[in-house]
Amino acid sequence: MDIAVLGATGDVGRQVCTQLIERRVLPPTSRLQLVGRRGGASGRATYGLRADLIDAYDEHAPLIDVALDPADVVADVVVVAAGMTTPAAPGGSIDRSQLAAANHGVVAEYARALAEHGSGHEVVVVVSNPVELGVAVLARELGRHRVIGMGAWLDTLRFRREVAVSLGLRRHRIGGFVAGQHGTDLVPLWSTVRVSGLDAGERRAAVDGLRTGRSLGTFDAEVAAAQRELLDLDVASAYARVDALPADLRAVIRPWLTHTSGAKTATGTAGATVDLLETVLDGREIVVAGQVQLAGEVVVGGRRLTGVLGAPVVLGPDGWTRVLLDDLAADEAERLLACADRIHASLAPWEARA
Ligand SMILES: NC(=O)c1ccc[n+]([C@@H]2O[C@H](COP(=O)([O-])OP(=O)(O)OC[C@H]3O[C@@H](n4cnc5c(N)ncnc54)[C@H](O)[C@@H]3O)[C@@H](O)[C@H]2O)c1
Repeated sequence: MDIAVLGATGDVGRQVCTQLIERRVLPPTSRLQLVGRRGGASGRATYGLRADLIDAYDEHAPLIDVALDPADVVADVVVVAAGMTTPAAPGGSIDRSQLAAANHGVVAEYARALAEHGSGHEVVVVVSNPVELGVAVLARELGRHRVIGMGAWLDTLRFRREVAVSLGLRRHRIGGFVAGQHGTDLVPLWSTVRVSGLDAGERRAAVDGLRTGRSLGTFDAEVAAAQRELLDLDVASAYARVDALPADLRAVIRPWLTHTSGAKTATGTAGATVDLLETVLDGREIVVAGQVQLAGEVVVGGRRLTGVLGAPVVLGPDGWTRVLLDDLAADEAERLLACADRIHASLAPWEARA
């Protein structure tokens, strides 16, 4: 299996390439295609990145080549990590509609090229933000089951880690998923949390202890209040303050602080992306979470969901198959429906465009 990384020289793209090789997800007989933009700074740097990766990993590196034209992208799995991101500085933010305006053209160009020149079987993992827009654009061109956004898996890993920290455990002992929109509009599905070694009663007690009576009805207000408070603190005090927040809020606020600290979240983002790539390449079907284009196959709160939404899905070598959103708690269903509406509204201006 071969992998192409669009935006390979960016912070996330470079980490994806490095981790793919470090974690030996790609054997030496596979091909890693580094995709940059002809004429842009990434055009020259893509050749340099190829040389640097071979320098570092010659013993077990896959075959590495460079493509600078969307028509030349050839791979079984394509990672979309090209495009602009929000400024990585305190208070530095552009809203998602500005990010959409900047990145729609980039994603649409590759979507058209893959539809025209691709094999018809590529699986595409979308990293570029807004993830939901990337999924919508690519799913329309390639078919919805071949396209998955990795934001919900990253949010899921963050949520599991924060739950694990609160329980004094390591992340691998925690199950459970995050749904919704990537970023501050996520939906932590507390009802899906599992803790290895605990039976149902013990788990309920543990989860109730972590939630301390809070419901998701106040989540947005809590996120906004935490962000306001942290902006007034120096970064060390801000991280200390984050540690005192409830686990689900920490899953949102800690990465936000990390991005605005200037460090960005490239390593964690790439780690979650490579998890999904490993799953696709593995050949087995595994439940992950991802942003996918729904077509009415799931009913939440009596409503058939359509449009892009982050959800637990079964992912395999040909893309995602089933969505698993059964038996949500009332506050989860309510927040998920509101979130679906917000995504729908944010994507509406782009629906008519190619
Ligand atoms: N989904 C997530 O969880 C998540 C997390 C972090 C970042 N992101 C998103 O991933 C994207 C990349 O983030 P980053 O921090 O690596 O940004 P970055 O600015 O470091 O890198 C972006 C790269 O894309 C390249 N690029 C731009 N247009 C291109 C084109 N047409 N063809 C090929 N390459 C092109 C740039 O040259 C640059 O190398 C952003 O949209 C960001 O918001 C998503």
